[in-house]
Amino acid sequence: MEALPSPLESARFIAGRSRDVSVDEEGARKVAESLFDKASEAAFGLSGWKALHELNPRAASEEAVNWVFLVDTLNFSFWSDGAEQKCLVRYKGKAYSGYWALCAAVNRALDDGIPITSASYYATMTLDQVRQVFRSDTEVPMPLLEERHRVLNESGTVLLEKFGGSFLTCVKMSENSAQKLLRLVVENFPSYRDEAVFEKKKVSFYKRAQILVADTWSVLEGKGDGFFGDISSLTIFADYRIPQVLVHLKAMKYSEDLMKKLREGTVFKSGDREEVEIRGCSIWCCTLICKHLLELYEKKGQDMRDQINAVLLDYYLWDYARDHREDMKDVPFHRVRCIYY
Ligand SMILES: Nc1nc2c(c(CN[C@H]3C=C[C@H](O)[C@@H]3O)cn2[C@@H]2O[C@H](COP(=O)(O)O)[C@@H](O)[C@H]2O)c(=O)[nH]1
Repeated sequence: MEALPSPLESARFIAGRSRDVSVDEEGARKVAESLFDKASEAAFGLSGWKALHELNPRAASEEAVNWVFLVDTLNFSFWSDGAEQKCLVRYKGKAYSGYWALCAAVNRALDDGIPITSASYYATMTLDQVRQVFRSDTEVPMPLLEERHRVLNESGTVLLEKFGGSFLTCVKMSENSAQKLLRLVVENFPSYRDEAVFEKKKVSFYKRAQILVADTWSVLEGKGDGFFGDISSLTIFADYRIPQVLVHLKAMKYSEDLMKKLREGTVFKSGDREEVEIRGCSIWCCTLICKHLLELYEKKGQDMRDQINAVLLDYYLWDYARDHREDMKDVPFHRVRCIYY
C-alpha cells in the first residue's frame, strides 16, 4: 500500500495553502496560556478517559480492547439533519446523544446478552440486527445504519481472518509503537483509510485510526501492551467538533464566504476543498497549541512531554465542546456524511 504523507505533514501542507480557513498563531498561544494550569491536573491526563466517562470500560482487559475497537470502527457521523429532534439512547436511566449514544447502545446490547464486541458476531450481523442493536429511543435513527452494517461485517471479517478475532493481537504486533499500530490498522481495515487529495497532492487525516490507537492507549492505561513510546507522534483527531471549538476559542478563523456556507447548513462532500482545509488547519492549530504549552512549562524548568500531547489536548477540547454546547451555538460545525469521522 502506498505510504501517504502523515496527518502532521498533511496538516502543515494544507495550512500553508489554505484559502478559507486560517490558524491564528496569537490565538493558539492564548489558548495554550489558558490551559496552563489545567494541563497539570489529573483529569487532563490519561486517567480522565475512565474517570470522566461512565460509559467507557473500567477494565484494562482484552474484552475492553475489543470494546474500543468496535466503538471506534463505528465512531463517525452522529450529527442530526434537523435541530429539533435527534437520536437518543437511554441507558441506566440516562439519555445519551451523539457519540455517547453509540457507546450506550453497545453497553445496552452487552447487558442484553448480545456479544456485540465479538468479531465472530458482528462479522455476520444482519442489517436488521444492526438496526435493533443501535435503535434510537426517539423517532430519529442513528445516521448511516447501512454503512455501519457494511463496516461491521468488513472489519469483523478482517479481524477474524488476520488477527484471530481480537484487536489485542493487532496491538501486540505493533510492539509498543503507535505509528506501527496506526499503519497496521490503515493497511488492514479499509474503512479507516481517511485520505484526500489537496492541490493534486494526497493527504491523510486518519481520524478513526488515530483515535483507535489513542483509546487503546487509554483503556490499557498506558501500560503493558498499551504502552506506546511514540504516543506523542499522534495528532488530534480531525472530526467536526474540534474545528468548532477552535473557532470558538479564536485559535482558528473561517472566511466570510465559508462562514456563510456553514451557517446555511451546507452539506459538503468528503474531500471538498473547504472540508480538507477545516480538518488540516485544525490539526495544525492543535500542533501549535501543544508546542506553546510545552514551551510555557519549559520556561518554568518543567519537561511536560509525558503529560502533554495531542491526544490529551484533543480529549480535553472535545469534552470542552460537549460541555459548552450552549456557548458555542453561534459557531457552526461543518457537515459531511461519511464513515471517516
Ligand atoms: N476529536 C475527537 N472526536 C471525537 C472524540 C469522540 C469520543 N471519544 C472520546 C471521548 C471521550 C472518551 O475519552 C473517548 O475516547 C468522538 N469524536 C467524534 O466527535 C463527533 C461526535 O460528536 P457529538 O456529535 O458531539 O457526539 C464524531 O465525529 C466522532 O467521531 C474525541 O475524543 N475526539
